[in-house]
Amino acid sequence: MSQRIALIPAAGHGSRFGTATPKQYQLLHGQPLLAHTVNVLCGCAAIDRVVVVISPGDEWFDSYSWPQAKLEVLRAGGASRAQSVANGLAALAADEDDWVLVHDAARCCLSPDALQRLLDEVGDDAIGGILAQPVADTVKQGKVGRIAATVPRDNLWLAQTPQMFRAGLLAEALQDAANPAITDEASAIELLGHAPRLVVGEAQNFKVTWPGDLALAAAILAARHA
Ligand SMILES: Nc1ccn([C@@H]2O[C@H](COP(=O)(O)OP(=O)(O)OP(=O)(O)O)[C@@H](O)[C@H]2O)c(=O)n1
Ligand SMILES: C[C@](O)(CO)[C@H](O)COP(=O)(O)O
Repeated sequence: MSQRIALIPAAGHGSRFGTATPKQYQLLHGQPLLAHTVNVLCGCAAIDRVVVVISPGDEWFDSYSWPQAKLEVLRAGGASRAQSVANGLAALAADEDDWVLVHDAARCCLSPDALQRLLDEVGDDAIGGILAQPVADTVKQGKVGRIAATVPRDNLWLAQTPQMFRAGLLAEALQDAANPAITDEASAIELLGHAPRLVVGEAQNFKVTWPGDLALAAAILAARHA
């Protein structure tokens, strides 16, 4: 019976967030942001293992207690997100048919409903799939300060995570993890010529990236647990 393993890349430095303490360790309602992400994935009965990939030099993780029985930690972070995921995948000792759900530590507001929707809609799909948000705004292209063009938004989606693929296919796709074109797992799978499923995500499942994002995440989590 294949397992479902959540792999959480959490080895980034958060340069756009701009704090000495990386954003995944910024406190939200008294817990590090990463703990909220871990809680959602550990709380899903359909997920068998939750593996966090942190930087080899991470000096924050051990400052907190992580009581979740299914949680594992790997000090295997790499120079890029793709390389952190590839390193973590290599250390998982997963079977080829196991499902690997890669989820950004920085997406701490993922809801159980959206996670379950991904699991249900991907099911046993031959390729796998991702949560994504259809573009609802007009899309402009250009450098800061001046519009260069308006980009047609038909069939445009903003990729989210989790992104779920069989361990064997994902390992094959991430052999090229150093390719700068690989910014998510789906792009690596697409380079193999496959078309992952698109599953509608949710605006709340945004990625904490900029300083102002922390207050938004706090508000979402407060409303969810009110
Ligand atoms: N070498 C890296 C870079 C990123 N990540 C993780 O990948 C997720 C999404 O990446 P991003 O939001 O870009 O995080 P950072 O790389 O930390 O941010 P920045 O690009 O602003 O430095 C985050 O949970 C981050 O911790 C990782 O595990 N290893
Ligand atoms: C994986 C991802 O969250 C999908 O949108 C995104 O590609 C991560 O980008 P980042 O620059 O590594 O945050």
